[in-house]
Amino acid sequence: MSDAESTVEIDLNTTAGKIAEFRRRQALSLQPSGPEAIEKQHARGKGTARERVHALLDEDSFVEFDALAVHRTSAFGMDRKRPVGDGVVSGYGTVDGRLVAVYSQDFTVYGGSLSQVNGEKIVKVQEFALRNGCPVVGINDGGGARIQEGVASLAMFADIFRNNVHSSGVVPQISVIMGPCAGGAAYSPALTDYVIMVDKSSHMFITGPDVIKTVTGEEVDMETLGGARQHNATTGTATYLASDEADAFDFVRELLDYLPSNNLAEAPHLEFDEELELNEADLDLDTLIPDSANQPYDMRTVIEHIVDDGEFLEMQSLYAPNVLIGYARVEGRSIGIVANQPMQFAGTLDIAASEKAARFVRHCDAFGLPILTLVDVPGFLPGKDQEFQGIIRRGAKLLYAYAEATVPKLTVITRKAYGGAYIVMGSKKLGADINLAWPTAQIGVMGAQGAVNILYRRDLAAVAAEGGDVEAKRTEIIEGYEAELLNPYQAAELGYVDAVIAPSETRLQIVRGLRALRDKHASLPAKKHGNIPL
Ligand SMILES: CC(=O)SCCNC(=O)CCNC(=O)[C@H](O)C(C)(C)COP(=O)(O)OP(=O)(O)OC[C@H]1O[C@@H](n2cnc3c(N)ncnc32)[C@H](O)[C@@H]1OP(=O)(O)O
Repeated sequence: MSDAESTVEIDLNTTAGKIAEFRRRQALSLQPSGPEAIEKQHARGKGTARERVHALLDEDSFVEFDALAVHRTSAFGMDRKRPVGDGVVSGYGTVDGRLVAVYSQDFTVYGGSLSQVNGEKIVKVQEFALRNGCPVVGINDGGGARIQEGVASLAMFADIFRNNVHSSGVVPQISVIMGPCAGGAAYSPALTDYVIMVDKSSHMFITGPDVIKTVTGEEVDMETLGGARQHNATTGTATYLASDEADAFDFVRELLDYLPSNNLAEAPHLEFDEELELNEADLDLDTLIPDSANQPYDMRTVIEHIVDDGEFLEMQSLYAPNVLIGYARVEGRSIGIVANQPMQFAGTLDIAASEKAARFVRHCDAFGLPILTLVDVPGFLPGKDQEFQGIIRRGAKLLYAYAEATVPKLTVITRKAYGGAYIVMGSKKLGADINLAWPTAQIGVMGAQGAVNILYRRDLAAVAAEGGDVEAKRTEIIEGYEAELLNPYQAAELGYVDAVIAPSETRLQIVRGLRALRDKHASLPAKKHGNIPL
């Protein structure tokens, strides 16, 4: 007998009785595990599945699906415990008045594990989102496949993964991790666009500490193995490290505000009166770049001077900080920004940065958001480690992403743009629409030191052989190289930058450029799909 069928004296032959029975079942669905289980969840600093749905959505907007669903398993005496709702709260509601589909795993019911029935509930939400063109937010707090249901549960995961893939690039998919997310279950969030993890209370891993110890002998605790910090800073799986559950939902709501509901819709357009005159703040940029090319500056300052109210919602801020990615608005319209960060590893591109930026570029392209690229990159990170880990194959992802993207692409070179890294960072011939460079730009095959060592090795050796001043000669050649090649003018002469502009003009140029590109239409050759290096 299920919990919903438990004995209550209700006369089902009357309308009043039928309504009372409905109310009884409804009440059970609101608290399927009882107050103790809820207290236990709260004691861990965690909300219940239902509280979380309400915390995410606009007040009173939640409409629930399948509240009365119960599992169908009888193995292991499971038929004696059939909690109403079967461990997931699902349905739809609104965030800032916009439709959002949601599901939230209930850890108090069989550890939030995925059964055939609750898997079907999640699939229903995914399909609702796909049909109605709205984002899906999945709140994960569960032990993965429900062990008692065996392959029936595994098969549901396959359904969910397939839906994740089919929804990718059609509706935004956001995963919020608020507890365990173990084993194959972790692959659903991994297939979604964004993964928000709550510090200390969320964990993701494919094999847990016990299995690792048994198989390899390694000892590792849950937090080190798959805690929120690890996935934000080391693995790059997570997008945002939330300090608590409220912070996680604030981030999700803010993120949704920048995104369209689906690939055919436009992102929300906020009213913003853009001032088309140079202002004091614009002029600050004229003094931002240090005289020495080796001195860093904060690329965030450039971003803040270009976008509305200086607001930049950064994604993956703890991972590969040598490249910045995130959303902002210009004239009230969402854009994606990719920017080298000279404050971190001099802004070089390594594997992590390339993959981080590539996925972001593809996301913006899928959802029609223009991409602004800010370039100050001395090249790809040299080293055996990077080469052995496949920087050729993995760095190529960023090239692929930029070349494939058909949304408006604007690029501003603020300082260094060397070699392959110049090409990859939204260069003209890779398909950018508007390319601008500051007078401080240095566009070339490589920096002066490297170039001089290669081109003038014999000359320098000859000076040394004659007992001359090698360093003075080197400085002289470097200065010549810098004057001739490390500037924006060769690129401007060849049309590879459309204009050299004063830094202070950047905001105005970006505003005008985005206006001009608003109706851009471009398409790629027809194909089933490309084959991005993975
Ligand atoms: C495709 C895939 O998903 S493969 C992955 C399969 N899943 C796993 O390997 C994870 C198995 N579960 C675990 O490792 C742990 O339960 C954790 C890490 C999720 C949670 O650990 P704890 O916080 O200590 O909670 P605990 O282990 O007590 O679990 C809470 C309850 O959920 C139940 N539960 C947890 N995971 C599952 C599961 N996968 N299937 C069925 N019940 C489960 C537990 O039996 C327990 O039930 P009880 O309260 O009736 O005793």
